This record gives sequence, structure tokens and C-alpha cells, in this order.
Amino acid sequence: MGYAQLVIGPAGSGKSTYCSSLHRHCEAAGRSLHIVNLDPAAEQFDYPVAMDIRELICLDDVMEELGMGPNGALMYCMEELEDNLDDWLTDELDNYLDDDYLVFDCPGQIELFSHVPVLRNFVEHLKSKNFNVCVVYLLDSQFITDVTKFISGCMASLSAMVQFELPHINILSKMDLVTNKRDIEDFLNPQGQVLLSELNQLMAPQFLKLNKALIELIDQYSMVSFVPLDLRKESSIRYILSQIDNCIQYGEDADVKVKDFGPEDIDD
Ligand SMILES: Nc1nc2c(ncn2[C@@H]2O[C@H](COP(=O)(O)OP(=O)(O)OP(=O)(O)O)[C@@H](O)[C@H]2O)c(=O)[nH]1
Ligand SMILES: [Mg+2]
Repeated sequence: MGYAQLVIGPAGSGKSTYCSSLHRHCEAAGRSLHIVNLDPAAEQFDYPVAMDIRELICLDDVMEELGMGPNGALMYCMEELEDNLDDWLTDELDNYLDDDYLVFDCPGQIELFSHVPVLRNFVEHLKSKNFNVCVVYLLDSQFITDVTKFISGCMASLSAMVQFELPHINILSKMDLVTNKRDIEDFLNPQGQVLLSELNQLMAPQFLKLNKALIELIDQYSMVSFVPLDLRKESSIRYILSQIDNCIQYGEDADVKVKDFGPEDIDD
């Protein structure tokens, strides 16, 4: 059994920074973790790159040879990845053993986690190789200063939840930049009714029904829960990692192996 995090979220939400902080944290804790670059446009890394999509395909080559712009070329590269799941990815994964923990640092193009099936198929491939996968969705706390922005962030995360159908953790990144904590606190564990009344106050009366439907949708998917990430605090990273480990049952198998079931453990 392998373990994996798929780190996604809008452009600039802090995915690569999170990956490098996680790597540093695990290194200090003596825990092995490998970060994989899935962004063909990335140029600099603060973490050792264990696997790199740029070994498969180079964004600049695609732009030059096919005359594409940066976004079109990126989608082309990701489709190339999809076409190479059975060879390139499988060969690369063969370098890792049972119990290895991989973290995939993804590009931030939102279409990759809303409707384009590349990453979904990528994850299916990982699952077929016996990986337990958790989606880690990062949202920049700087954009969550009012309820309308919060709702749009939730809806983007929700579309990823629906697309991947995997254990899913929402992270509010860059908490060090939040000066007024009260602005954010309302959104970490918000109450549906409170959000609804704020939304109704901000929007024209013809949106009342839509607002109610949106909040109900978010409530029903248990979406209204974000874990704050403050990279200055080791405890914050540790907490998030423990939540993710829990989702993908990392460490639990080991416990089962060492537990010695005696007759007293058997239910009558
Ligand atoms: N203050 C602060 N800045 C951060 C934090 N995380 C990321 N940043 C900054 O935000 C910018 C984007 O961070 P990245 O980690 O590159 O974001 P990304 O999601 O990987 O971006 P793309 O790969 O382009 O989608 C960089 O300038 C980072 O230095 C944080 O926790 N606090
Ligand atoms: Mg990045």
C-alpha cells in the first residue's frame, strides 16, 4: 500500500510552498516523504524533486513547436501525462516501495480540477497501483475576506470534490498574512444560517432563493470546514499532516500489524 496527497488549488494559492514546508517538516521529524512535480511550467523548487513531469514533456518545447500559448501548452502537457500513465508514470512509480508517501504538486489551472479529466484519470491510476490518495485543496486566506468570496472558493473546491470522489481536506493557506483574525474566524467553521444572512444582506432581493440553495448545497456536502495553515508554526503543519494521514489511514496498518489480539479481545 502506498500513500499520496494530490495538492491542488487555484494559481498562487501556496501549493508548492506547502509542499516544501511539508518536506522540511518531515525531514526534521525523520519521516520519509517524496515530492513530485506535476507542473510542466515550474522552474524553481525549494524541495528535492523525486519525480518530474518535465522529464516527460517540456512546456517551452510545446509552445515553440506547436505555436501554443502558455495555458494551451500546459493542457497539452497534462494530456501527454494522461497518455503516458501506463508507461512513464508506471515506470517512475516502480522506484517506490510499499508504504512510500508521495506528494503531488499540481499546476494551478482551475480547469484541471473542475472538468478536465486528466487528474481524475491520474488518480484512478494511482489507486490501481494500490495508493491511498487524499486531495489537499489550498485556498488563499487573502481572498476570504467576505462571504461572497468564501462561497466562490467553496464552489471551486466542491467541484474538485465531486470530480475526484476522494478523501478531501480544505486548507486556508497564508494565515501569517491575516492581520485581523476575526475576519477569517467566521469562515473556518461557519454556520450555514450565519452565512446565509450575510449573503442576503450583500445581494439584491432577487437572489434570496439562489443564496439559500447555495448555502444548503455547501452545508450538505459538509464543505464548510477549512483547516488554517500558518507556515510559521510547526504545530500547524503537524496538525494538517495528522488530519491527512488520518484520511488515508497512514500509520494505521502498522498499528494493526503490531497489535496482538488475545482471546479477551474477541467479542462474545
Ligand atoms: N506570506 C506567505 N506567502 C506565501 C505562503 N505560501 C505561499 N506564499 C507566497 O505565495 C506565492 C505563490 O506561492 P506558490 O507556493 O508558488 O503557489 P502555487 O500554488 O504553487 O502557485 P502555482 O504553482 O503558480 O499555481 C509565492 O510568492 C509564495 O512565496 C504563506 O504561507 N505565507
Ligand atoms: Mg506551484
